[in-house]
Amino acid sequence: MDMCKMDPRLPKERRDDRVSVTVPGPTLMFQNIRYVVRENRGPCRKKAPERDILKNVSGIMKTGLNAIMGATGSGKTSLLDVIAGRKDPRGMRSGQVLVDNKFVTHELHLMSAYVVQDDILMGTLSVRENLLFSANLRLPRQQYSAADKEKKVMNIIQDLGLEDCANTKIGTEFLRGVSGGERKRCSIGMELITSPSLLFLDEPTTGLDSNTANSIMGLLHKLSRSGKTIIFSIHQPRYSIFRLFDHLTLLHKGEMVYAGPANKAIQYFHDLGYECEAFNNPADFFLDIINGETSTSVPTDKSLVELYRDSQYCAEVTEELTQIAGPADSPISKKGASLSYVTSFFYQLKIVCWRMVLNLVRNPQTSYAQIVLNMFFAVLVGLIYFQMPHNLPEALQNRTGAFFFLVINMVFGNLSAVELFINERALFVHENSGGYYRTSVYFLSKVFVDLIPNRIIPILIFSAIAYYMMGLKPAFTAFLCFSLTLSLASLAAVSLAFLVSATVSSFAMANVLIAVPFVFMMVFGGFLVNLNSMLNWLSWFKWIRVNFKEERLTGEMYLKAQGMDYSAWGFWQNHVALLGIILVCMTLSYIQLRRINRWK
Ligand SMILES: Nc1ncnc2c1ncn2[C@@H]1O[C@H](COP(=O)(O)OP(=O)(O)OP(=O)(O)O)[C@@H](O)[C@H]1O
Repeated sequence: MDMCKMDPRLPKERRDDRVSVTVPGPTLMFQNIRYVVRENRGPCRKKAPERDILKNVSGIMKTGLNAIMGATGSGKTSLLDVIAGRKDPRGMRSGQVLVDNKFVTHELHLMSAYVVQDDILMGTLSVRENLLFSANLRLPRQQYSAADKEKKVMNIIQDLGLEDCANTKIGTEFLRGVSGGERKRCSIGMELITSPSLLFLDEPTTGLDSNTANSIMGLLHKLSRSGKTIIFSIHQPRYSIFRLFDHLTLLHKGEMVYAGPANKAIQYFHDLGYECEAFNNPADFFLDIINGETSTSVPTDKSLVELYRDSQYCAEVTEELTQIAGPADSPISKKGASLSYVTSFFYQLKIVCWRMVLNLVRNPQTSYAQIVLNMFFAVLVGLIYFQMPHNLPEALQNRTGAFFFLVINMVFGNLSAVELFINERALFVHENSGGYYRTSVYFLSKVFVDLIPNRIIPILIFSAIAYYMMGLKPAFTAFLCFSLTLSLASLAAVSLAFLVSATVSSFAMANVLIAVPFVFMMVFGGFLVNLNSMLNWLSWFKWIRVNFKEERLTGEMYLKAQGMDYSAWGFWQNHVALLGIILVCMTLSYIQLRRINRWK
């Protein structure tokens, strides 16, 4: 069977260039796109020169399946990202993107959807729950009731053939979930919730076996027939996938080598003297030509890029673009299109908090570990300092030791907080830039859902066990002061960890960065160094210490010797300082979350 002689086996609607669809979808045009990047050479080196990764590319993509192909590094994903408005606009040197003759604004985000290459889904939720999460946040409540959203989710599950795994969890590194193909379908479903007429997909078949890839592309083909313009980058598709394409763009080093009907590409290269051997996959044949592994029988001095520029296909695109798009030097926005949300702040907060609670309940290892760790250390400190004596010198020495132990436990017991914003960073960036929820909603829900079960409850358990085992003041108010002080000390450490977590994207960096303030807290806590003997210019560090004081007679003597103020204000000023640390670090964490780069 000769794969390169394709026409007899093409679907009926593809024998001419038009795509038979019930409703026409949007037409996307891009003109003279020049996109550059600067490679970061590190802080000490000179600013790197700009490198062109897209060089004046133009094209028109209409309803149907529009494939972007090319060798690795040819600029497929970059082109897809630029036309989808996902690439950092600061790299745009020239060009414009229009959808249905209009410049791209935030409305494009509402009518379009982007399926990323690595499926970014909440692994502890089922397929149905993930789809419902998308429906709840991305469909306006005025137009869709809860029942409507459920129905929409059900329809998508049916359309995507996900009925059998609708209630199966997506899966995490610890939990086996749905298959790769089902995961990809679910990712596509998350975007189809808003019924976008323009769908972008970054390498939808990468990592899938050939049958699953086939079925995903069959699904996209079916969708395109209902009036959607589907644009995707793809590596080397098998023939049964290639034959579904309506339009093909071939890129080589950021330049166009071919852009036209997919079923005319063989003929185009045949006319240039390239012969596709029998049984060769056309997609492989094109990549061989681009990579110079197939020679032409028609000698020419021109490169493939120049030959394309001289071709009838390029002339047609240029003519259509000059007629429709107007002058090519329209202003380029450096900001990108702004996002708007279809749901209110409080509704988003409810939905996002609910998902985080579900995630926590289904993935409770960290919470259990935190509680068990706190109980273990509470019993340990309780046993070591069991019913502390009230006479000197044991009373003083034991209290100093006990409080040092408590502070260390509060600070270092919260190291796990550095993972808070790191392990879901990709999910947050994807959903936030996809218009699911505001940054403030994510920040608040993450903080509440982490603080209560993982920080506050374990500390209360810890305080109750340790306090009464150590035999400190029996008055309940004294216990409350003890718990409050420990909680604030712990929250100050946690908020520092949140700040680090929102600032860096790797655990290794987070661990290095968090060690520094924690060591400072330990050293300047007043237990390891006498504040009276400290250098004056260093003494302000005591305000970033995690401090602890106990109002007993022996304690007062000790505090006096240490140069600590043991008046009522002396007691509360430490709490105010801790509250200050918490508020400043939390605010900075939020600012850092907002500053995370959303561009690709
Ligand atoms: N933000 C960036 N910073 C630096 N270089 C970049 C950036 N984005 C893209 N590039 C470079 O641009 C070139 C094209 O990248 P792109 O990801 O578009 O290629 P691709 O054809 O999709 O490749 P692949 O098939 O391997 O994904 C590559 O050399 C890549 O390293």
